[in-house]
Amino acid sequence: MEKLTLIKVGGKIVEEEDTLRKLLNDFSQVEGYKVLVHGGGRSATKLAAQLGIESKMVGGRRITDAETLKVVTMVYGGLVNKNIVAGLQALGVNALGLTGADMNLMRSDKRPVGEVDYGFVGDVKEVNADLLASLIHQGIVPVLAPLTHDKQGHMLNTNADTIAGEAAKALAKHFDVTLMFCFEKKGVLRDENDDESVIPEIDRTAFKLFVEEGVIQGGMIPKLENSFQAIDAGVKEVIITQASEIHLGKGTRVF
Ligand SMILES: Nc1ncnc2c1ncn2[C@@H]1O[C@H](COP(=O)(O)OP(=O)(O)O)[C@@H](O)[C@H]1O
Ligand SMILES: CC(=O)N[C@@H](CCC(=O)OP(=O)(O)O)C(=O)O
Repeated sequence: MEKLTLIKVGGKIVEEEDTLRKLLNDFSQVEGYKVLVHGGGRSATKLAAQLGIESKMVGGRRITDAETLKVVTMVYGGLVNKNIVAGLQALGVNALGLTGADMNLMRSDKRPVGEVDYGFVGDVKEVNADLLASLIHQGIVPVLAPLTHDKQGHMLNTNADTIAGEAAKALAKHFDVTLMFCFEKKGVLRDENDDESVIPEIDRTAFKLFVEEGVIQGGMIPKLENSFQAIDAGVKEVIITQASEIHLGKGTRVF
């Protein structure tokens, strides 16, 4: 099978013009088939605050009420996605920005209300990998926003790490997929404040221990859970690394 690199870039990188430009430059140089998935949580929080809407996160997920859903649709599906697409086009990459509603790419169900009511947050149920693969084979580079739809006319907010994991799993039927989560740190760290403490490899057993010890917490937990699910579903390689090091083969390998 042919190789495909799927890169997920998080909110801190996309929020800042310099780091985003550098990432897009590095991404444009990745050889072969590729897909970019972006977050933008920080930009949504900022715009929401400007509009007087308070942001609430539980377990790394945004509580998305009706007003917040409007904000995230504008920010992820509009501003962030189109800035990235324009940036990639300027670098000669034929990028196409998509939410899960476009081409019915990702259908989700609104998360049932349990202990927490997440509001308009979608759990992915179906990914249209065949259509995505056919675009990729035509030389198009999809840029996926963290939004899905319920196919009944509603957009739903979905964590960008989940979008990356689900897209990687679905594309594993068509390609040998390498999934890279890029963020501002050098990888999964033993000590969050020490960039030299990168854990080079991590499996489920080590993950559980690190969570118990409090070494791994917050947004890193869903990132790793998505990584293990991707490996189980046939994704060849999952790497968690610094955005500025996507070419260097550094960071943490998940297996
Ligand atoms: N052991 C760890 N190593 C690195 N980061 C960690 C660790 N434990 C928790 N984190 C936190 O996880 C965050 C990354 O998750 P998140 O904010 O969801 O990423 P993203 O920028 O991709 O959206 C880091 O900014 C860091 O604060
Ligand atoms: C449901 C949910 O939590 N959605 C996320 C989607 C954006 C995201 O994941 O952005 P980062 O990768 O920058 O964190 C949110 O609204 O924050």
